[in-house]
Amino acid sequence: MPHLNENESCIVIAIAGASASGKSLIASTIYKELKAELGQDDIGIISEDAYYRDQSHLAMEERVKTNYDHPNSMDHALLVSHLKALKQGQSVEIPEYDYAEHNRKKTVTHFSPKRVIILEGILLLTDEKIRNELNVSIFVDAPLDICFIRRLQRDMQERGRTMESVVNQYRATVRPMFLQFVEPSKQYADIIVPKGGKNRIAINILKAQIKQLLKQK
Ligand SMILES: Nc1ncnc2c1ncn2[C@@H]1O[C@H](COP(=O)(O)OP(=O)(O)O)[C@@H](O)[C@H]1O
Ligand SMILES: Nc1ccn([C@@H]2O[C@H](COP(=O)(O)O)[C@@H](O)[C@H]2O)c(=O)n1
Repeated sequence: MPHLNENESCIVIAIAGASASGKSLIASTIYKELKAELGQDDIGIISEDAYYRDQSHLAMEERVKTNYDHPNSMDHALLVSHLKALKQGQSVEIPEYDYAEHNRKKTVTHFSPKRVIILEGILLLTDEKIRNELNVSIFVDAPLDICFIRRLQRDMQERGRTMESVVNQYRATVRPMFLQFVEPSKQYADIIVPKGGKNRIAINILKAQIKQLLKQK
């Protein structure tokens, strides 16, 4: 059931930055706090990671070799089509992702139109077609060594990885692709947020900006 009225439109905010820079934490903090004010059905989060390409046709030995930090690993066309559909008041079925399997799950999440959509993901600002759909673009800037330590802990605890695999992947693709694609996309951000996911002042400014945009719509 669409939650947008005919004369309401949707505000899309993208939060980009390095892996483990604090994107999800900022997105979930804004989501929880604004949900209380706007109502549960008026705000939602979409993770770019849900749009990693399906790899069911590949064996596990092949899937581990994929470069998950290159824009080609993402189905950005599907993400753009979902954003356009949501803006037109249509619901979408968002893929669910399994990091341990390096593949999409068989299940999807039903996502209905919202007044505010928060996107978060490393490569969002690298794609002009995604940038064209955004009302506000944010880049979370955190030192790479801090991001690496957080990623090591998170990937071992939550994503079924060994220390060796995290270190090898970081050297082979995560750091080089950050330097080639993610860091240069900072130029497209409206706001650069330092100090990662617990920057209270930045979160307050972002919430105020979202509320201001909602008033103007
Ligand atoms: N400023 C911060 N201080 C301490 N821990 C943080 C901070 N920002 C993020 N984290 C933690 O680092 C980990 C990665 O953050 P997350 O938001 O998931 O990163 P991303 O979505 O950018 O990959 C999480 O465990 C999160 O709680
Ligand atoms: N099968 C996969 C898919 C993605 N990754 C890594 O996830 C990172 C992006 O997610 P964040 O939550 O950290 O922003 C990206 O750097 C990929 O390397 C993976 O390891 N395996």
